[in-house]
Amino acid sequence: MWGRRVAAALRALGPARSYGTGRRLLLRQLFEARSCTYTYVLADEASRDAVIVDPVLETVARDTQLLRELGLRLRYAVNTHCHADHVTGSGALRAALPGCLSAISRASGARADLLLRDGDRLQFGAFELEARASPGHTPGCLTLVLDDESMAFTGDALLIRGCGRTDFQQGCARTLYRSVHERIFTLPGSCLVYPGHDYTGQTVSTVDEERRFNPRLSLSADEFVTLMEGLNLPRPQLMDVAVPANLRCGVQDVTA
Ligand SMILES: N[C@@H](CCC(=O)N[C@@H](CSS)C(=O)NCC(=O)O)C(=O)O
Repeated sequence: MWGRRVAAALRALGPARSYGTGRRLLLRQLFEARSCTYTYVLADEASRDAVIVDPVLETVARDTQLLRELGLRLRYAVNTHCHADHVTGSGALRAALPGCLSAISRASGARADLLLRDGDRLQFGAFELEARASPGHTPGCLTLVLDDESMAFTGDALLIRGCGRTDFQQGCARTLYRSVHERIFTLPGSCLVYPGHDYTGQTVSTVDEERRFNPRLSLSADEFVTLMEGLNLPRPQLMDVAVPANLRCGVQDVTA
């Protein structure tokens, strides 16, 4: 059963396709208040096929209810990286919703149905999300880019007027700087940036705004590295629970 689903999903990770202009994307930005995490639901309005990005275990019931109410069929529960501050809901969603596959980067070292590489694509109806490697916060970070480059889900690589920390989980400030400049700031200026967290009440930005106003990533690479090495942030409270759980998709009995 799972073998057939994974094989079908892998077939969908093919080359980019061009689609007609009549398609319509449904997007919901959802918030988990304890960890200030954003979860995103994207769906093709016509086929009702959906993807969820960075679900949180505590809000799985909310998210499954929303999916049910909107009549969406969840194809993928994808994590942008192995989170250190909350337990992912991807394993619980996969268990609750037959047909849903969990996904994360191969470079994360975590288990999931699909282990994504740079350039892989997740298809949902008439849309695709491209997985772009954007390491630095962690080695396995992905930015998920919609096929027309109108929006990017940056996880913790790029936050609004900020970025993910680089002081644990093999983080590297110089790598993060390169990722953001080469893999995100090269997107069109109008591309909407949807981050994995926000601690200041903001919801969305654009590539152009972040290129110009991001106080960290508008610095030179050397200035950025110095700044990141001096942040001295407290450890996430749930780190010792979250990282081991997220290496197993957030659940004990994951077989993938
Ligand atoms: N206080 C929170 C953790 C806050 C934190 O460290 N956030 C991370 C992303 S989650 S690992 C981060 O990269 N922050 C960047 C920054 O500049 O703050 C908790 O205890 O969970």
